[in-house]
Amino acid sequence: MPTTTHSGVHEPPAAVSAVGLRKAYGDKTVLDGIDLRIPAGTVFALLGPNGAGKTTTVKILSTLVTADGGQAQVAGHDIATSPDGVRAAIGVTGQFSAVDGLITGEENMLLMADLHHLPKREGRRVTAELLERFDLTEAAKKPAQSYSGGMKRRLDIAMTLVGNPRIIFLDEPTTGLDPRSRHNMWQIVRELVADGTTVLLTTQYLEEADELADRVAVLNGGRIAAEGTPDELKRQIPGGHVRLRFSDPSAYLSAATALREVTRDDEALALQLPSDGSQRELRSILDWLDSAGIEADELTVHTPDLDDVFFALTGPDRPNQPKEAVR
Ligand SMILES: Nc1ncnc2c1ncn2[C@@H]1O[C@H](COP(=O)(O)OP(=O)(O)OP(=O)(O)O)[C@@H](O)[C@H]1O
Repeated sequence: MPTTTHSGVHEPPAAVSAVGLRKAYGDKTVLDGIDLRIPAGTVFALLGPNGAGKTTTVKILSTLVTADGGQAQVAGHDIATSPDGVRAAIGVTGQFSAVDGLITGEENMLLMADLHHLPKREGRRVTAELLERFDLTEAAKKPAQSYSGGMKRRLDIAMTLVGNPRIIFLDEPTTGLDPRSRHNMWQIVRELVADGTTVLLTTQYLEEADELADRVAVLNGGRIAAEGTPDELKRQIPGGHVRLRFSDPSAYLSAATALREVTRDDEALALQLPSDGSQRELRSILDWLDSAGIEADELTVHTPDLDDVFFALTGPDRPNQPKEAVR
């Protein structure tokens, strides 16, 4: 993919790039031509409703499933011709967790160290260090099935890090976690990226994408409906408005009659005007209210958030929407 910016300066190398990825199960198209470019050392969020194809994308990029069409490189290795190179460079955690519940957290870690052919002493050192880092030292000798959801996810990530991967795929890392565990997981992701790791995460949570991701792709019905930084996405869609609230019904009614292009909320005595929230627009609204002698009791500015983006792009009447995504 081209990597030259307007100024002619080269962008950082892509840790993951994909062009035209396609996948169908039977006559059901799951991925319908996915393009991705994830610069090294960044967090990229694949956001989408149930059944959008997020896990399928991660499985293809991690060589667990083969694509029917398209190409992808991960850490410079082609997923089709060099799957071993890809596997050596990545760590995958998430819905298909590697944690064995019957053995202890420590044993899970040591098993991973064996799989990576670490010498025994080195395996024990790395295990102790990672268990400590993920706050699992106390629980190390207990069977993993006794761990809470948050502890299992932390163990899963710790196991992934035994191989020292430069690229990590996190498939819905915080689904089902309580708010504290979710925030812990976010902190873990931030620390990984601060160390130079590239993270591709899938999520159904807009807040998570907004918190963590440098770039977000909204996947819907097997296609990328939009891609950009969270701020770019928010700017792309309408949803910004100014809300005026009145306590005096007659002031409300005269404002509602005088203002065109407003949405009325007669119960709350509130009017909503489309606005990009810019200083210029706000000033003109205020000037107009003054000149019309209208005084609102409350004025609030709403700028679009990722929720607006998500709903605008993944609604049930969007094209290519699979039935599953409408549940
Ligand atoms: N092995 C398979 N055989 C048949 N259909 C499959 C298979 N794997 C996935 N699918 C279908 O592909 C579609 C996309 O699934 P995928 O798991 O990639 O979605 P997702 O975006 O990760 O959703 P979720 O958020 O629910 O995990 C779904 O309709 C799913 O039923």
